[in-house]
Amino acid sequence: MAAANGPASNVNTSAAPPPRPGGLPRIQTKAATKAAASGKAEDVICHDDSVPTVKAQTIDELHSLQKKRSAPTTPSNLDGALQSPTAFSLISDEERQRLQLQSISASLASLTRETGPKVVKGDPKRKPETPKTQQQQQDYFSTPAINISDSALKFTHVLYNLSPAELYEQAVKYEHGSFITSSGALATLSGARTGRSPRDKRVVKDEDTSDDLWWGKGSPNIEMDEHTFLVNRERAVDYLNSLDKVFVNDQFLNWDPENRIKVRIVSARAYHSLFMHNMCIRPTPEELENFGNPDFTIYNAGQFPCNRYTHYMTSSTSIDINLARREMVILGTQYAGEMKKGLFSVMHYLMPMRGILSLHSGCNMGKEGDVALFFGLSGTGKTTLSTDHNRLLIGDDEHCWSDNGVSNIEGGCYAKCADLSAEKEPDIFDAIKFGTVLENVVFDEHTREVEYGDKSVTENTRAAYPIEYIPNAKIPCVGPQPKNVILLACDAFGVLPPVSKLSLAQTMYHFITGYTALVAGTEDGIREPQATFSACFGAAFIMLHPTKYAAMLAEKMQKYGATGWLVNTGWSGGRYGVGSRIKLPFTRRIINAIHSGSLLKAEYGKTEIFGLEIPAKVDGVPPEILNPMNAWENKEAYKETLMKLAILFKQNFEVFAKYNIGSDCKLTEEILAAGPNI
Ligand SMILES: Nc1ncnc2c1ncn2[C@@H]1O[C@H](COP(=O)(O)OP(=O)(O)OP(=O)(O)O)[C@@H](O)[C@H]1O
Ligand SMILES: O=C([O-])CC(=O)C(=O)O
Ligand SMILES: [Ca+2]
Ligand SMILES: [Mn+2]
Repeated sequence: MAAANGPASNVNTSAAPPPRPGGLPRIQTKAATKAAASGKAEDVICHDDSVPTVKAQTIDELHSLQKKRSAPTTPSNLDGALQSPTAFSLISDEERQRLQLQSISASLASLTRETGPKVVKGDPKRKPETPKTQQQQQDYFSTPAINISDSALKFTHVLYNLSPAELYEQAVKYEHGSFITSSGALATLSGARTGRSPRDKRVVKDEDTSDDLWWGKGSPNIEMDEHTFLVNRERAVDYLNSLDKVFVNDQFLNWDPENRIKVRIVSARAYHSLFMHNMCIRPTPEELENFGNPDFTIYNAGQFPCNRYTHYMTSSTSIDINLARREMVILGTQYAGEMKKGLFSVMHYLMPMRGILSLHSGCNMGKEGDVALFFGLSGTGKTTLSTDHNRLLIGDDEHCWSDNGVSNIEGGCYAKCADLSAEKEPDIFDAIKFGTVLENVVFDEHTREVEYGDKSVTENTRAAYPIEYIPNAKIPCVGPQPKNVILLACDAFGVLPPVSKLSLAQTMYHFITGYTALVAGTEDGIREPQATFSACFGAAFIMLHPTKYAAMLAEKMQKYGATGWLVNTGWSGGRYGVGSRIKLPFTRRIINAIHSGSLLKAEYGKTEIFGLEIPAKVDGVPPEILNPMNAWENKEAYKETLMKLAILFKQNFEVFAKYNIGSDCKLTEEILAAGPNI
């Protein structure tokens, strides 16, 4: 009821009746006016019908009005069915739902039992809506209200391809450390692991893979036997089935329709489901209805560790790939990048078998259709430089190069966020909005404003967003044959030129070498730069011997006449601690000159030791930085550092010296000669 001492004067207009002593004026309704006029006492009831009332009798009914069912997407008429005569489109909605649940149950089946778990769709915490069909009624009434440890008696609740909004609600309600930031992104924590764990990756070695894959020194593929894989698979599946709900994503990889792969991701967290929703290609509702069974399945048990008494386990984390079973198991890490890069490894096996080259590269296209690839190890600028306001973004990290041209493997981008700013990287900054997953960032407790400069949780803070969040994304993410192949290195030694033009042999040499040098840590003052060599700029993800990919790259570059470039996005004027990182606007101008073709026409000189061709002039770039020797004050220190790096290159390449690249011995010899000359 109205408070006796309320600010009555505020509502006291001249038309209103005078205030009653000690209270607000009586609200004048039409009924009251009519009743007052007619003088009938029973009509003088104080009620306000000037606003329409809701069309519901109860609160529950009101809530049921709020949520509208998604419209069915499959045309139910015969015409529609005949247009796409797939098995699925000819069946009823109920039958399709049943097959879908059957497929999910089969995915979650323990291999030691005859049948999969009983699965139902929906959040176990939510009161199900009144069941409509007989099947739904059965499911509804046989769902036990309490959790029973015996999985045979328990239902597994499946949250299937939820929307970002639904996943936000799940994350915020049930996952510690999940918050909505001021720009609308979902900030979350990945737990103890904030990066990938390459030493915990295992690949099943069987009859086929023992011959096909690259094993041994330098290879990322650490072997595991089939039985141990099954032990870990069982552990993950049992864990997932013991939860009161699991998330299931059915999505695609590869925008090339002829080489599209269907993937299913079963995970324990809304964070993981939203991450993959953003990173894989999102099926249309029609494609989802016709999804059927996946080509590859990930079981992500997240925080649940592997058993350290299990053979081959060296920590509580294990990421296991079984190519024959087309499955991957993740135990003991919640870092979502394991799923993304695990699938990338799988593509590095599947695609070359079809003559398609898989690439750890970014890719964009000019308005005239000129495509550039950006290779480089983590943190060298693939995402930053392929996200270019003046060009169409095809993808930032994983691509395929086939005779049809290039295609992105993914449906999203995964950008580094450390020191991100709207000025330097506007498109990435603006992509961090509703739907984007923000990993391990620090934000203001009250305003939820993200502080990208704060690396208290980790240096590897990340944003995962759907590619269409970049305004000039090229959808579908495919393009014609590449014109430029740009190899990025962040050289913390500061001796590589900001840009050099490469011969085909040099491109192959630097591609196989896969160099970058980062600084181990920046917290406690100056540290030594650490040279990293990673074959094909992605040794952690390749499955075959590096020379196989190199041969394919050489063949494609030759066939389509692409030019190779080496771009140093790292230090200039001295090594880390003495010089400084090349300004991003300068690197962008260099890249622009490559795209426009103007750099191809520049005058070139050759550097000592590395024999790199460097331009005398690039528009908008200080000429003194183009030759690193000129940028260093201490020339002796430059020569010493250059020699040091050259020796590291030589040592790294020794293992490849005994391999032939492709069928052409001449190319192999040329490649060997294309390295530093000391
Ligand atoms: N001259 C420069 N060129 C490119 N990037 C630079 C430069 N100077 C600083 N940077 C910073 O370096 C980082 C490059 O990271 P980016 O996300 O592009 O790496 P990436 O190659 O995509 O790695 P990953 O494979 O791990 O995703 C960004 O934070 C960017 O702001
Ligand atoms: O995989 C990751 O976590 C980050 C990444 O893109 C890379 O390392 O190339
Ligand atoms: Ca990236
Ligand atoms: Mn990457």
